[in-house]
Amino acid sequence: MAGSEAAEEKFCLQEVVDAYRLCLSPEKEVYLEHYIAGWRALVKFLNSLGSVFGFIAVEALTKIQTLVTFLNGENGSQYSTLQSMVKYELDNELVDLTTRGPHPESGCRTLLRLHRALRFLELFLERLRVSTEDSKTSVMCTEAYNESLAQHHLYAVQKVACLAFLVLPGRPTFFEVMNVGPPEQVVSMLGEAVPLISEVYKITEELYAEHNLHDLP
Ligand SMILES: CCCCCCCCCCCCC/C=C/[C@@H](O)[C@H](COP(=O)(O)O)NC(=O)CCCCCCCCCCCCCCC
Repeated sequence: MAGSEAAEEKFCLQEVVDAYRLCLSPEKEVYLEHYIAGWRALVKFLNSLGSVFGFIAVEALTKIQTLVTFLNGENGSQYSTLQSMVKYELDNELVDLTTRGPHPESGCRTLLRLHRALRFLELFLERLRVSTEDSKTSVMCTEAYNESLAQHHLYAVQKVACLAFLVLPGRPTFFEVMNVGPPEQVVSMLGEAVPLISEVYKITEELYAEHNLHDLP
């Protein structure tokens, strides 16, 4: 039914929390399946913000799709965790390490783009968590972006992103779209979400540092 499909597409912050909670194995490896699920939920959020954010949603979705193709492909079992993906792609020389060549869309470089965006998300959600009623989402978003993703984006992309931030809905709408309940409950759930996201971010950051993958073209 169209109604229930629409309900399925509705964003809920709980979905993000669940995905990142499921992300880590007991050995602190990061499951790609749940990493992707977290991003899928965030894309729903972006879509609910209106068409101005459509280009960002499309970009995130394109990256997600590349990873899904690997995960569902014939070597899918090698992509079950970020750790196994890195090992498999490096061992088999499937990553363009310094310049773009035969493997322009490796799992490692694709995930690196999402990983950088995850840092943005961590910084933004933490600002939102400690914000007050009169805080401006555009300011929180710009600050988080400048501290993270902006450093990896071309000047033109930065300009377009900053223009989009100006038309972000205000804090009350943001809190409503999260579908959690009254503001205190949103704040409390953000308090759950941020440490989970931080931990996944930190483990990925260390994995990429260990293998010298932070500058993949
Ligand atoms: C909170 C509102 C939304 C804020 C969104 C912030 C991110 C803004 C910048 C995105 C620009 C995307 C345009 C393309 C960028 C690409 O150049 C660039 C490099 O790719 P390439 O090396 O393959 O060429 N791509 C990327 O960096 C990937 C970016 C993916 C962006 C995803 C951002 C998602 C943020 C989700 C926020 C959700 C807030 C949730 C609140 C519960």
